Amino acid sequence: AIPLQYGAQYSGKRTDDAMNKWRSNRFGQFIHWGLYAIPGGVWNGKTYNYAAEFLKASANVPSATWDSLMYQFNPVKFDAKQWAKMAKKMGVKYMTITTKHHEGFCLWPSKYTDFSVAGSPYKKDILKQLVEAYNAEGIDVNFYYSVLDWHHPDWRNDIKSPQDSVAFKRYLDFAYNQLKELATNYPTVKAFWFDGTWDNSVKKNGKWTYEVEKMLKEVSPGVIVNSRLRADDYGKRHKDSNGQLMGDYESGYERRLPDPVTDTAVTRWDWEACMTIPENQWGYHKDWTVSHVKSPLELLEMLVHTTSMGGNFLLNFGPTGNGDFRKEELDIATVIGNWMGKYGDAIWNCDYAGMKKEDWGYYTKKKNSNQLNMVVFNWPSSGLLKVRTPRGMVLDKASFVDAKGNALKVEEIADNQYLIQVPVKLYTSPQVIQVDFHQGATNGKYQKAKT
Ligand SMILES: C[C@@H]1N[C@@H](C(=O)NCc2ccccc2)[C@H](O)[C@@H]1O
Repeated sequence: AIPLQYGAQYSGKRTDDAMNKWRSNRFGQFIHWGLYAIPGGVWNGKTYNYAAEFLKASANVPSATWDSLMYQFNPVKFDAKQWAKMAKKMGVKYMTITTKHHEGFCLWPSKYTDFSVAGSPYKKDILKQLVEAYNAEGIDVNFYYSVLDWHHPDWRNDIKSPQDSVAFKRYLDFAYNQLKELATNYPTVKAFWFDGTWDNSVKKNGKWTYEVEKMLKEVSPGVIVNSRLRADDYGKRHKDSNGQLMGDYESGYERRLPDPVTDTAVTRWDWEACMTIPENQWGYHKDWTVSHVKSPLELLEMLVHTTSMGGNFLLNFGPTGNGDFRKEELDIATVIGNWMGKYGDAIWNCDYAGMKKEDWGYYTKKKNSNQLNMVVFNWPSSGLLKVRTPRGMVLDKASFVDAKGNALKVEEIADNQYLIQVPVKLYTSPQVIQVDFHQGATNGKYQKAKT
């Protein structure tokens, strides 16, 4: 192995209470909110199709002009308790909020900059209200922080001169202080979600990324840090020069998911996928007709797919500049919430079942149980659900989660191969079948026939 000072600090999954809770949460609400929500992808009457939180770049807006949006930030409809109630109904167990996105505007009154809510007509601390309201609903809150900062004069994309080094050192001190401020002033925050760390300037400062992780864990013991923060001694990101994952979970899945057949390696570490409802909009965009908008069932399948591979699914919402949510997002929250209300037990505290992917859908397995969940998206016209079990796993009985009394026929047709008989019907949402199993030798009629 290559000797590293700023590489991975440990290997394998964390098994402490804080990480077990993070893992059991499974479903989270991402919220992107900032000055970009005011123009919403439209500048001087022109609609820009690229991600709305990049409008400053897409529309080539001069910094002074963009930053003056601060004087328009006054979300009169913002009601943290209402947001938290909606999230609770949707079935999320955690929420990740952008404390500062690439534009550099801070949703809390940071003492290290004037470019924050404190300088806006709104004045109040948005993070404080959200942390209190969501925690009151039993939902954990995590902080997103963009290291990339278009506003701060000392930000550099790369270090090309001694002057760059001096300036960027000032910037890294600023960011370090803000992060210490966040971890200190909002002690119930469970995790830090770093973004904007792809530039050479950050890759050349692996030591700083190591020191940030160390500081956060000293200030807030048990706090969780994503791999995207980290660069090692040689600028390698996410995984260090020895291939070891840095941080506490892998956060490379942005608007994409690992393949359930070819990417099962991800089940060996903790990971999270974050997902937009439109093709690529994180901040509020006025015009969602510019791309495909995912339906509730498309997003629900992604949640189940992610859980089935031992990952967390972070679904993004982009509130308007006024502090309310668009109808499409409210509808999605309702539909997914209805399903989670009935079948959330197949998601929360569930993990990878260690079984081969089948065409009908996904398996999840409740932690420390002999309960296997089959979440069926593609209902078989044959009325038969194929199940292949690992050696030594014997299926005992199966029933619809919402009809536990009616046992379904489970037939063992070969070694570790079963068919579960189900009615042939058209369903309008994924069905959940619960299967009880035990570890032992297969003893079906196939075995008897063989002996
Ligand atoms: C979680 C998302 N990450 C931010 C982002 O910039 N992602 C993609 C991207 C990365 C590098 C250059 C341009 C765009 C998006 O704005 C969201 O915050």
